[in-house]
Amino acid sequence: MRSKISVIGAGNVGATVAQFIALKDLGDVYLFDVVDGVPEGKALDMMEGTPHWGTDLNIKGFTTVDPKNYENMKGSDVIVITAGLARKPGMSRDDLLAKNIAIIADVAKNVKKYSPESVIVIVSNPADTMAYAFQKVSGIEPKKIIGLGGSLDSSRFRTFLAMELKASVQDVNAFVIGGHGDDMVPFIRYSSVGGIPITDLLSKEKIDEIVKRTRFGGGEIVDYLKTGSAYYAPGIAITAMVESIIKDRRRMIPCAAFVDEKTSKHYSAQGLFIGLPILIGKNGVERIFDINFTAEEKELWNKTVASVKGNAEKVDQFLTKQ
Ligand SMILES: NC(=O)C1=CN([C@@H]2O[C@H](COP(=O)(O)OP(=O)(O)OC[C@H]3O[C@@H](n4cnc5c(N)ncnc54)[C@H](O)[C@@H]3O)[C@@H](O)[C@H]2O)C=CC1
Ligand SMILES: O=C([O-])CC(=O)C(=O)O
Repeated sequence: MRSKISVIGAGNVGATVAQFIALKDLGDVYLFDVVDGVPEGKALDMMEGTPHWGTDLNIKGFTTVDPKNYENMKGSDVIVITAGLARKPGMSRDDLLAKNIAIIADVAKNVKKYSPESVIVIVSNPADTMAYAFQKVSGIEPKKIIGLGGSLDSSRFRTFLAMELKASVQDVNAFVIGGHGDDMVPFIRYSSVGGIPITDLLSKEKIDEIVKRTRFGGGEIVDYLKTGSAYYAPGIAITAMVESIIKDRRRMIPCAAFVDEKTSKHYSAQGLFIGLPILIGKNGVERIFDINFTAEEKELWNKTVASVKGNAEKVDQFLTKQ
């Protein structure tokens, strides 16, 4: 049987993910958006390209002006949530929190109602915080919820390292953990090119420059585009996560996962969703790897945890007022 992937929000990121899923023939795509006509039109437009793509999948669009249309997400293997506002120059991702939380709460109620068994990928920003809010409102098992961050941030980190070394990006192994914000932690000590540590290949100044560029990689694109934020790299970063879920590949893709009591013994972030080195498979988060931090890494880690925790407290306040 074909897999079913629902994408909520048919804007730049949602439509790009839908295309990439179709190109990779991962399953049928169901697009949802609150704007009448947009999901239907984009889905039909993509569907009409399938003869050239060589795929027999179905791509369907539904407006959620009538929330009953959310019923069409029933039985989804994966639901990707991209609904919400994107930032503009001068804004941080956290500036989106107040507006996007209301949207995520609404989507969460509908997912709970129609497809609570699905694995959920949260993209709307700030993504760690929206994953936290989504879990609180939907009550869905936390390990089935994964927030985008590290998949994209690591992709940017690897790209910048490859560009600097003029090496194939295929041979660059590097990842980013922590919150998907300015305090994210590109993990230098485990970054290598064909197994050679980057600290043997690049000066400290150069590495610091690349780390900084990675941290502000989203903002760099916002400053270029001016009208919104990145969607091609996010689109493929999400598609890699969806593929690992659908095909149960158990790829190590760092992303925001729930920190339970046991995981918190290592990561000191109990109850939060934050970027960790995780294996992604058919059940969502299949495993979390522990990293033994040095004192310097621990300091960076504590800083990103504090930012994510501050945002989670804002979600708690919002939800108590509901
Ligand atoms: N976590 C990450 O790494 C990334 C997160 N993002 C975030 O993803 C979100 C979407 O970004 P874009 O697609 O570029 O924005 P966009 O503005 O192009 O699309 C957002 C879509 O959401 C729809 N929408 C708004 N409220 C809705 C609701 N209640 N129900 C259904 N649909 C609704 C809008 O009509 C619009 O079509 C933003 O919050 C952005 O910050 C974007 C890139 C990467
Ligand atoms: O920068 C943004 O607002 C969108 C995003 O999360 C990214 O591209 O990393």
